[in-house]
Amino acid sequence: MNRAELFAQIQKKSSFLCVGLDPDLAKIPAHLHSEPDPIFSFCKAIIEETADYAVAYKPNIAFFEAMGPKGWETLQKVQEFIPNDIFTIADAKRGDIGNTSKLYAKAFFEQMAFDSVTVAPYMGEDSVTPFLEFEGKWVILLALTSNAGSLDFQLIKDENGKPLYQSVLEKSQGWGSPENLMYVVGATRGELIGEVRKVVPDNFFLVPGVGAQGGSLAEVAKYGMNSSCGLLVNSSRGIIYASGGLDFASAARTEAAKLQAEMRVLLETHL
Ligand SMILES: O=C(O)c1cc(=O)[nH]c(=O)n1[C@@H]1O[C@H](COP(=O)(O)O)[C@@H](O)[C@H]1O
Repeated sequence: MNRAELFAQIQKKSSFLCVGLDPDLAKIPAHLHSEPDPIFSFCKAIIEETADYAVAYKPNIAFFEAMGPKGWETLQKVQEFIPNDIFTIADAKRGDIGNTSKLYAKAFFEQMAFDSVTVAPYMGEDSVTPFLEFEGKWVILLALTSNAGSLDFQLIKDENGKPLYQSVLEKSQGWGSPENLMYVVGATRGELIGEVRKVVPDNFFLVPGVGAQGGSLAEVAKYGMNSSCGLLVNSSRGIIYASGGLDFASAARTEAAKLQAEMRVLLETHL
């Protein structure tokens, strides 16, 4: 899916919601455990109930990998079940020497037909560009993450007072374009989202951290929205575990609808 198509979906649905699929066997409702593939049944029901409100789905690969070989099959089934007009993100946080990155890219873009993959910038240009060589596919590069540990490195300043995350943004601008490069910017970062936006005015941000991590959707829109929206805001646990009972899917729908209603207002206000 290209940038214009993504923005068209955002406008059509009045939503920039990404539903995070982080399915944990220990947390999914008990009645699903007798299904042949409980994780697939769980994700399928969540997708069916939230697709009206979501413009993206982000399966977090860890939750599938943890299931062993069967987890990979489940991941592929989930990717194939997501409707074609919804953007897909393989949240794998990959990145390695060039020939290895190329094979990671093949795994997610060719073996599975994901639109994008999350990539760590730490190993530099030759670890990222192999992902960008796939026509029509996207890299979502970690820039300013939502977790406490982001303070350990990302905010360290160089001799000119420039934080490391800003160097990542500036340097990576030469590797891709707003047509194939997005950035992860945590919802918990408040005003700093505005600093990121100043450096990269046109790129989309994937913004995790609303819901369970407490980030504010209004702040994210205030500091991060651009004229093409430029935001995919993710919520995982806040949606998929809204209820642990028989009504888990309809409860997920309710939570997704709530976020979408807020997003509609924010789009009307800022665009
Ligand atoms: O790349 C990510 O998606 C990511 C980056 C980041 O800075 N923080 C972050 O929470 N994530 C992911 O986003 C999801 C957040 O989940 P919830 O906190 O349950 O909404 C998880 O899958 C995380 O792995």
